[in-house]
Amino acid sequence: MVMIAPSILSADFAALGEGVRQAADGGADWIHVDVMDGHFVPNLTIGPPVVAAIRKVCALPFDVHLMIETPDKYIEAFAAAGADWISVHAEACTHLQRTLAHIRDLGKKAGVALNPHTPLCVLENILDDLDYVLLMSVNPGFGGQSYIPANTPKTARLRRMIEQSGREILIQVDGGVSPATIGPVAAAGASVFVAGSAIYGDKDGVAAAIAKLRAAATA
Ligand SMILES: O=C(CO)[C@H](O)[C@H](O)COP(=O)(O)O
Ligand SMILES: [Fe+2]
Repeated sequence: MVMIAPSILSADFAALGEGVRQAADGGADWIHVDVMDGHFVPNLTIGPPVVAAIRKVCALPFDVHLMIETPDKYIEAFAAAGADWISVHAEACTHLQRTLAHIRDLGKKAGVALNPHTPLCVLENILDDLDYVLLMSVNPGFGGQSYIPANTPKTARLRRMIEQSGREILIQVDGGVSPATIGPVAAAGASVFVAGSAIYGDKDGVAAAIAKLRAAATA
């Protein structure tokens, strides 16, 4: 299974709704929304009112990646704004199990995002609380960075961990995903691929870029 989640971080912010529409019309499976607070990461992006506005553009699942220091304060607002999948960073959560349970209590799918340096062992005791794991393949904060190759064996180790547990947990990879990098990480066991610059920066357009990623992932 290959699912493509365009990151609207690389879309034209002056026409964000149009960027979402292009992704939906172009064959995207999810819409990935990067929320940054200027503390957890050195960048600022968007909040719940913007999610609520662009949510109206299409019916695809909205995947909200919270790169913020105090996610507990904002989870309800993002859920109310229309997020379907919500990921929080393990590095930002003191009571991670409680935070994930809160997301599920709101009827949403719960994910944990891990920075490139964060080991998989932080997931060991929370597998029951997870719908997906977001492996960052760049240091979060900006689009357009290069894929960190160590993420590929990390993905394979996570796949084994999930298989051994007998659970259904999706692996999402985010950062530097392009037709040149997606193949090995798909083979390693990821199934949801976030791509920003490779989709919105493709000279052939959003639909062609999504098709290229899908073809490269399954080649
Ligand atoms: O979470 C993110 C950055 O922190 C983005 O989702 C990610 O970087 C996508 O951009 P690109 O595909 O251009 O690397
Ligand atoms: Fe992201």
